[in-house]
Order: sequence, then structure tokens, then C-alpha cells
Amino acid sequence: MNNPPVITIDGPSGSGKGTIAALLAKKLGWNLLDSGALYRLLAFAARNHGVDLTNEEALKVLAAHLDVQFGSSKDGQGLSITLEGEDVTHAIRNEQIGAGASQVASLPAVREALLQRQRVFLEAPGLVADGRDMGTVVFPDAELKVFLTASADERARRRYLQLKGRGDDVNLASLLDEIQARDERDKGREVAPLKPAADAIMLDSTSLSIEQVLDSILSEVAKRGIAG
Ligand SMILES: Nc1ncnc2c1ncn2[C@@H]1O[C@H](COP(=O)(O)OP(=O)(O)OP(=O)(O)O)[C@@H](O)[C@H]1O
Ligand SMILES: Nc1ccn([C@H]2C[C@H](O)[C@@H](COP(=O)(O)O)O2)c(=O)n1
Repeated sequence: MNNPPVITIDGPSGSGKGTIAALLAKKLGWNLLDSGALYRLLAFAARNHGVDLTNEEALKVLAAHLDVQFGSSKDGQGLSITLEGEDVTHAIRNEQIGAGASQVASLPAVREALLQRQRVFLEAPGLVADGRDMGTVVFPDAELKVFLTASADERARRRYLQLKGRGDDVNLASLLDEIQARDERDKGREVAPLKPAADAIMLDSTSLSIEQVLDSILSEVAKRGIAG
């Protein structure tokens, strides 16, 4: 029997992957995988358990035993995430945890330990998966692969507005530095680096609205006859 269809959305931090993936999954009535959340959860759990972010062996064990539940947020617009019984939906969404996630994600044993956890999200009627290696490694046979980009300045500006809106004390110049450092680490690692799959469509969202990005992907979905 054929597997349910998959749409992958990969790209650098702040390009809008998570926002677009959630809207697309909702529109299609498909399942959603936010793979970055798994790396963030691991960085968060490592901090809670006093595990050093360079200790590959301990992180591999922690990754294999992460006690995590994904659900729908109360507003139905995104995910709610529980780690070891604690609601960490918002606690994992800061730049410090993002940097830690990028660090643990460079370790081959960690990626291997999280691979199967990601593939179990593939259930009928379909899956929208966002991350860095969804189209290249985790779902290489996906029906549609999107590589979503935006300039580093625009991504830093978006992150600034997002964090400011949440009431965080943030600085645009440091956010730009952090985004560029994370880009370098995600692109430069040896295993599953951030790069477009050979058969991905490239979408630069620098001067596109969220609606325009979504429409462009939906027209590709319709063109390929993927959903329904
Ligand atoms: N096309 C767009 N135009 C303007 N703002 C956008 C656009 N796409 C996303 N945003 C906003 O940018 C911010 C970052 O988006 P989002 O979290 O989806 O990025 P991401 O690529 O998933 O980042 P990360 O990989 O770090 O999780 C959000 O506040 C989102 O609303
Ligand atoms: N498929 C993935 C998803 C995420 N990562 C790493 C790299 C990111 O810097 C970090 C956090 O991801 P985000 O939540 O910002 O999308 O996790 C990865 O290597 N592979």
C-alpha cells in the first residue's frame, strides 16, 4: 500500500517554515511535524538534567527516551507540547534554546536517535513536515518539497517583531548575529546539513506576505494534484 502524501518545508531560521507548515496542514486537514521542536526539546531536557550539549553519548540516550506529547493548541492554530508532564510550548521558543538545539543537532548520534520519532508522524491523510532535512533525509520521497528562504535581515526583523510582541527584551543586532551564527552551524555540519533537496522548489519570502507564500504553495499542490 502507498504511504500517505508528504509535503516538506525546509529552510533557515525565521524564513517562516513553522507558520506556513501549520497553516498548510490546517488548510489540507493533514498532520503536522515541527521537527525543530524535537531538537529544541532535547536541548531543553539536557539543560534540565544537567547534560552537557557536547556529550553525544548522553544526549543520544536522552533523545531516545524523551517523554514528549504533541497536541493541538487551545486556539487550534498550532501545537502544544508537553515534556515530562510540563507544558513547554512557549519555554522552548527562545533564541537560547534555538542555539542549543542547533548545537545538539550537529551530533550524528542525536540525529539518528530522532529519525524514527519523526517518521512516525506520517499518517493518513497526509503530513506537512518542517525543518532542515525533511526533504533530503527524513522524507526523501515527499510529493512536494519546498525550500523557503528570506534574507537574514528580514528574518531577524521578523524574529524581533515576534519576540517583542511576546514581551521579550530583544535587540535587533544581536538577533541578526544569532541568526547568522545558526545559519552557519546548520549549513556547515557534516550530517544532514541545511540545503535544498535536488527536487525542491525554491521560494524566497523576503518580500512576500504569509498569505502570498501559502497561496504559492497551494497552487503547486493543486498543479501536482497532491491533496484530495
Ligand atoms: N512571509 C512572511 N512575512 C512576514 N512575516 C512572516 C512571514 N513568514 C513568517 N513570518 C513571521 O516571522 C516569524 C518567524 O516565523 P516562523 O517561526 O514561522 O519561522 P521558522 O522558519 O519556522 O523559524 P525557526 O526555524 O527558527 O522555527 C513569525 O512571527 C511569523 O509570523
Ligand atoms: N529537521 C531539523 C530541524 C531543526 N534542526 C535544528 C537546527 C535549528 O537551528 C534547531 C531549531 O530548529 P527550529 O525550531 O528553529 O526550526 O534545530 C535540525 O537540525 N534539523
